[in-house]
Amino acid sequence: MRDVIGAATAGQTYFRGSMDGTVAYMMINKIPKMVQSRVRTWYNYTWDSQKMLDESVLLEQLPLVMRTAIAVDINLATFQKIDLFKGCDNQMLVDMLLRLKSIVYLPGDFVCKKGDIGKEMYIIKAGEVQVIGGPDNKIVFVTLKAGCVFGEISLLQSSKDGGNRRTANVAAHGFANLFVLDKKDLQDILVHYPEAQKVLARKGRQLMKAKGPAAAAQAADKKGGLSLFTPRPPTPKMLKPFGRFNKTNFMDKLKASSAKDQK
Ligand SMILES: Nc1ncnc2c1ncn2[C@@H]1O[C@@H]2COP(=O)(O)O[C@H]2[C@H]1O
Repeated sequence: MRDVIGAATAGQTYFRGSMDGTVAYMMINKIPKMVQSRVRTWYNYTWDSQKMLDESVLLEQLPLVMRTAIAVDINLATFQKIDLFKGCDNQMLVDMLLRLKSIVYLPGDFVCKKGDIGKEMYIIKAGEVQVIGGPDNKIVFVTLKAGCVFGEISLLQSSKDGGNRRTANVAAHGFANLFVLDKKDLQDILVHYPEAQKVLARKGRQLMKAKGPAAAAQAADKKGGLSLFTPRPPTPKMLKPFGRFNKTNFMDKLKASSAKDQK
């Protein structure tokens, strides 16, 4: 019992020290009051909701076998329900769980901006995000809730023709606790699961059709003629036959796009 109370007090002391240090740093550097207030809100919400600032710091100290047991117990069931991962090897899901980082976004924060290069995908742990667009981002295309994945389209496309760019703006609707999976980590994992690679490549193409620029332009039409995406111009007929010779393997594309992003 004394150990538990001791750990809680140590955690609280660390949180206080970290917040006070950051506040002092912001004051010395004359950071605008608005930003300072958001940083304070982030600290307080993060502490209140999870009683620690960064759980990965804590879990990394554990032996792999224990980290795996904890990750499986807390999150595997959620991952197995995610459509994108259906048909993927369970072991691959566990590998993913071990690489996840947890992050809190404040109400209104942009998680993705349309046109940016996608380097991470997200799974909503708690809260909601909205896919938004139009003038002043006033149009809500869809609200995504706990257990939904987003940011996957630009990760599963190649950088060719800008396929690795975010297809939409996504902002936190209220506080949102997200899991983040890095593109590089996804690549490292997929090397070991060629079947899952194929499944994800196929799903990536389907998602692009279902949620990508063409689908969104249609949705925008329905919502009042405002377009979230600029549709890509069609390939001129004369060039279409050459597209067929361009079937590079999914991992090569993913690696090439990542190498390009990192330059
Ligand atoms: N119509 C939609 N329905 C659900 N999610 C969407 C829709 N359009 C875009 N998104 C998500 O918004 C994300 C923006 O970044 P990405 O293009 O990487 O991936 C995109 C999708 O995950």
